[in-house]
Amino acid sequence: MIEIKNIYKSFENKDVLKNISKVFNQGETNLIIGRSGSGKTVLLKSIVGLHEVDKGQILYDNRDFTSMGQKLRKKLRQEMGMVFQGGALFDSLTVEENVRFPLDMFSELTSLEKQKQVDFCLDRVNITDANKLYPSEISGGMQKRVAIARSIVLNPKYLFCDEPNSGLDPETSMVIDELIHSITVDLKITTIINTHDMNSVMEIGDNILFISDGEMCWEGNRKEILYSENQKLQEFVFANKQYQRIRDDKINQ
Ligand SMILES: Nc1ncnc2c1ncn2[C@@H]1O[C@H](COP(=O)(O)OP(=O)(O)OP(=O)(O)O)[C@@H](O)[C@H]1O
Repeated sequence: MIEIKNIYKSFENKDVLKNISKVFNQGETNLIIGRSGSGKTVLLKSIVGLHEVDKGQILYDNRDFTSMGQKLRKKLRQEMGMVFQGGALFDSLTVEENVRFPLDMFSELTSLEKQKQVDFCLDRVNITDANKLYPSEISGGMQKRVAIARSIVLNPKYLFCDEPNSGLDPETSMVIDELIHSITVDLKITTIINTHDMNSVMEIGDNILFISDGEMCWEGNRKEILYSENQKLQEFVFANKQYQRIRDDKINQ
């Protein structure tokens, strides 16, 4: 479980995050949603410590990340997996070398144990027969799956994904969403995903935080989102007419 309490963050004179509080649950896909520029990436980067917050607290299973020294933070970072935009695979490494990379950096496992863990993670994301290929030789969807395999290779307690579906077609996006969701449930991870993809919201939104202009505007789950009376949320959700129709159909049933 990750808890953020009264988070503030500004750059120069621009207040980007204003008093955000939220509990992100273990074993659930927690989504941060909002329009482009609303502060989602800054919030995610603040939670993982890539930005220092100006005020507020970030607690990882009650461990206060905000007041932690660098040594403890470094240790805690090893419990985090990250899938950032673009996948960020190393072009010069093969698929299996990419997945093994965090193990080479941070684990004391033998080479046989590493190979077993790499094979387990690639199998978990349904990648077979591509171990020796380079990222340029596989599709965008496969690259995403390799990035996910790499993000779970150290058995993280926490998983962060920034727009995991960017650049993917709707069908592949759904595969990636389902994959992240099932990994989250099976491995009991606390997963936080940034997205502005309403399809993802409706498929895997267990616990949703909607931010608007850096402020916390609404929280709930995918069942509640279509029926919320919150006006800013409605403008965001029903920008896609398909969801207006789904709601109207359900109301008229
Ligand atoms: N390092 C920075 N320095 C100054 N301003 C920044 C910095 N990073 C982000 N911002 C500003 O913070 C605001 C929120 O940006 P952020 O990237 O978090 O939005 P977002 O909701 O993730 O958008 P998108 O969905 O387009 O990725 C924007 O106005 C952006 O210009």
